[in-house]
Amino acid sequence: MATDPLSVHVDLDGGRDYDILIGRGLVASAGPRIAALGARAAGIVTDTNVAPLYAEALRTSLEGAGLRAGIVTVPPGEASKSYGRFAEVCDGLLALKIERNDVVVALGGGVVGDLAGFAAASLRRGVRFVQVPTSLLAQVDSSVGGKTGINSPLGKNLIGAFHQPRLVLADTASLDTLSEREMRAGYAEVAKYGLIGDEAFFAWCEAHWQGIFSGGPERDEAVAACCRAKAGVVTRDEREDGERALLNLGHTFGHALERITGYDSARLVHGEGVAIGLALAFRFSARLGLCGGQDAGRVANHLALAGLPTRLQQVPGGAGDADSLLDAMAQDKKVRDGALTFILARGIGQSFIAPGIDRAAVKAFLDDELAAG
Ligand SMILES: NC(=O)c1ccc[n+]([C@@H]2O[C@H](COP(=O)([O-])OP(=O)(O)OC[C@H]3O[C@@H](n4cnc5c(N)ncnc54)[C@H](O)[C@@H]3O)[C@@H](O)[C@H]2O)c1
Ligand SMILES: O=C(O)C(=O)C[C@@H](O)[C@H](O)[C@H](O)COP(=O)(O)O
Ligand SMILES: [Zn+2]
Repeated sequence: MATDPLSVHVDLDGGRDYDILIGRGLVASAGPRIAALGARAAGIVTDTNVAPLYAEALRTSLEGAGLRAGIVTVPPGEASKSYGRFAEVCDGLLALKIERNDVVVALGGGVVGDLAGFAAASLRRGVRFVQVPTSLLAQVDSSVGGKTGINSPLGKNLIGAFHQPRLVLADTASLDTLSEREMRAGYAEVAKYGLIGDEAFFAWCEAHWQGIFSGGPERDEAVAACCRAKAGVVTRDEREDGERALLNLGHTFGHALERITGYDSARLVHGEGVAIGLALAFRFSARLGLCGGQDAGRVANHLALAGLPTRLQQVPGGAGDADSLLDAMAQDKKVRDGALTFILARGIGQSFIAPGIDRAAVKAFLDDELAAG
């Protein structure tokens, strides 16, 4: 049943501020909201899992609001964030004659959002885009904040642009068709928001995570809480000159694992890499004497209870050795003057940016983690 959506505002300069609407039924009612942006045509970018579920409803709604609408489809999974698929999406949108004043609509998870957003940033040197996220991960994180891009064989998200959406429509009913595995993966980013700066939210997650999974009122509340947290960070530090790097908690390790597993979603998806990365970031913090071992244990226990991996040994096909993980981390966008930057923690909800981390200390930690049973 559709109810009035929750609304979160992202405050940005230059008339680039936008709303995130969160609620059930937003795909079917997207047309008038997108038409209000003033476009005449919409290029919907989606994947072959999401297309049969939601693309026609979205197209019908757009056409009902007077927009010409076409669909460009890519295969599902992380491998679609590639140079080849990027070219296909750009050419598909050009074939639809999407003009400068039109709009690209990303309908799907974070893969589609990052890929379509980068295509929108590049097409005719920039057209507007709207995010219609349909995975938990995309609703709580990737649809907000304007990071768009693709992967290189050399590293995760290394090619991209900052390009903010004009509107985000998070239809939480669409999560009813999401697989358990992808729900869990998205939940890693939900927990991340508590771990970064809000212990009370992490404790709320510990008490309410099952309601998020089952589609209770906790789901919309969690999406809104994460979007509010991210909107605040993005408003204060849009281009990651400082504070925004905190949103990378768990990602230095996680992105390295995604590269090592060849962006193969059958082996590891982003949220699973983040879950292992969160657990590693807290165990590394404990090893450095920054936080207590009980905090690291509490983080790993909760993620494991929600069905997420927390150890390198849980990567199907293996996580490689410490040197290959360090090589992958060397491409991290937070590297400065060749030195690694990690997001570490003094406790739950007390994360901080730690530049200049010694490679030997990371190697010793990874060697021990890989050797642990
Ligand atoms: N730009 C950012 O700020 C940001 C933030 C976090 C993550 N990301 C990126 O997001 C990507 C991960 O996103 P994801 O976890 O959504 O992965 P995804 O886009 O691959 O979606 C997960 C899977 O669920 C399917 N799916 C999506 N919605 C569905 C629905 N409603 N019903 C049934 N199936 C559905 C998809 O087809 C896919 O197979 C990664 O590439 C990551 O780097 C970007
Ligand atoms: O929005 C951000 O900033 C984030 O770091 C959110 C992350 O969850 C996300 O995975 C992001 O794509 C990582 O960014 P990157 O700059 O490390 O590629
Ligand atoms: Zn992420």
